[in-house]
Amino acid sequence: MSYVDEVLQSVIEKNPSEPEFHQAVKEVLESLKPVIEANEEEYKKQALLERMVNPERQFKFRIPWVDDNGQVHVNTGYRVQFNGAIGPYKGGLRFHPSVNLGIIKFLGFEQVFKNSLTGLPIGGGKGGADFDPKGKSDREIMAFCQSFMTELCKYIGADTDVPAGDIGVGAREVGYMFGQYKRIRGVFEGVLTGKGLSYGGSLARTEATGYGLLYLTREMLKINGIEIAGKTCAVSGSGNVAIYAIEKATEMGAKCVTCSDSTGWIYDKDGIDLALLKEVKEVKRARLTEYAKARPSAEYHEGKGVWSVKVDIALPCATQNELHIEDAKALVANGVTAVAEGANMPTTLEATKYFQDNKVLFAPGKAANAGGVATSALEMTQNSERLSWTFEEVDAKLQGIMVNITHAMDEAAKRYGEDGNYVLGANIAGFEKVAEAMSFQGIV
Ligand SMILES: NC(=O)C1=CN([C@@H]2O[C@H](COP(=O)(O)OP(=O)(O)OC[C@H]3O[C@@H](n4cnc5c(N)ncnc54)[C@H](O)[C@@H]3O)[C@@H](O)[C@H]2O)C=CC1
Ligand SMILES: O=C(O)CCC(=O)C(=O)O
Repeated sequence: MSYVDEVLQSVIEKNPSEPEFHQAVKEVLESLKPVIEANEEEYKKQALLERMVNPERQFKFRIPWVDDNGQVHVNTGYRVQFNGAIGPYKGGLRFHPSVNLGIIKFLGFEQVFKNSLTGLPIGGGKGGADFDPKGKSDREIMAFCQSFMTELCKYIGADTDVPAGDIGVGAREVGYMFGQYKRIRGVFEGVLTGKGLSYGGSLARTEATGYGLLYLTREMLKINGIEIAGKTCAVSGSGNVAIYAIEKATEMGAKCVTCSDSTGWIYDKDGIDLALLKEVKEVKRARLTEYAKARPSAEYHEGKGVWSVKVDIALPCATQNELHIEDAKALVANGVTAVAEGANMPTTLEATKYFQDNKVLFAPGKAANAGGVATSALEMTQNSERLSWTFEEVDAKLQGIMVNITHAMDEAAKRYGEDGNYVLGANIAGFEKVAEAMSFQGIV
């Protein structure tokens, strides 16, 4: 059995009931085979892969909180500090009922390679809780965030571990958590990113993941001789990533005709009306049925279906494993040219392979959605300097980072004789820096 297969098997045996973590490790390790085989003896002696697939540490804790009726609830919180070889742990917090240790580990593992790809000094971590923010009052959200941070504050700090948002965690939640950290620890420091602008947040962080996705998509298309202007896009999700992906795609001259939430999806033949979508999702925190009611050109459908629409570009921006083999077949049959992942691991392994076999340009999430964490790292830099940059400065740096990532994954794929295989290219480019840093730092 090869070294990669041995490690993969041990991950499955030692981490039972964590299918998403197995999937993420399998995708990365299998595509790293050419690099591992070229250095097998050395890596094996150093147990490099075993160290990479085992988080440096993980915390699991109780979160008691009181609802508006005086009822006490208990949720479970997590923070996984996966790999700190190239910088302080960095990665978001997810509040969603589906959260468990395996989900946080898959996200933390992906984050290690993503953060490396940004070229900035950030290690990989992730956290969250099985708390459902839907339908909660502002006071309940505050109570939960304060209780969560009361425990989390023991393990994080501006130079050790810097969380941010993810699904269910936006500016409101980051604000409540920052306030509680400051109150308990007594320090005003850049311990979280995605902060409000009045207390150390960075301009363009809100837009960064969606904008970054489009900067990378445009560059990937350009490398392959294709223009983004005039193309039609299907977008899934209607949260932070989806909204700003639609905004930037529209600005680039493409037309986004779909979006979705956890209960249904919209097809809008005239292109998504962004002002209306922001009003429904960012201000009212309402369902997409509200969008359809206010927009005559839009159709609302229950369930899933955005991938059945004929488009040139697919941008999955909701959650993991939301694009399956049947969806990939439908997209290919409809002539899709490119798929770029705004969400983390939205495409199943089988669907990814189908796209690659059918010559669809496929940009994996760890490259395509790295703009969010990259801009978080820029927020950390501004906090260290105690200065704030303009929107234009941050956005220009974000564009530069996404263009560099596109070329790094393209170049690594070519170097290993797999031109156009951006999954392999992104994994190898992300791995090389972390592996080198780990080797230099001895057995830790
Ligand atoms: N916010 C950020 O900066 C970054 C987010 N991501 C990833 O992007 C994806 C979306 O995150 P955000 O937009 O920040 O979250 P969000 O909470 O703002 O929005 C999430 C969206 O996905 C939908 N969704 C969530 N769970 C779902 C489910 N089980 N089935 C169907 N739809 C579901 C929600 O309805 C919502 O439209 C996630 O995979 C996240 O990990 C990746 C990089 C950075
Ligand atoms: O901005 C950050 O630190 C985290 C972003 C994130 O959670 C992600 O890249 O998946």
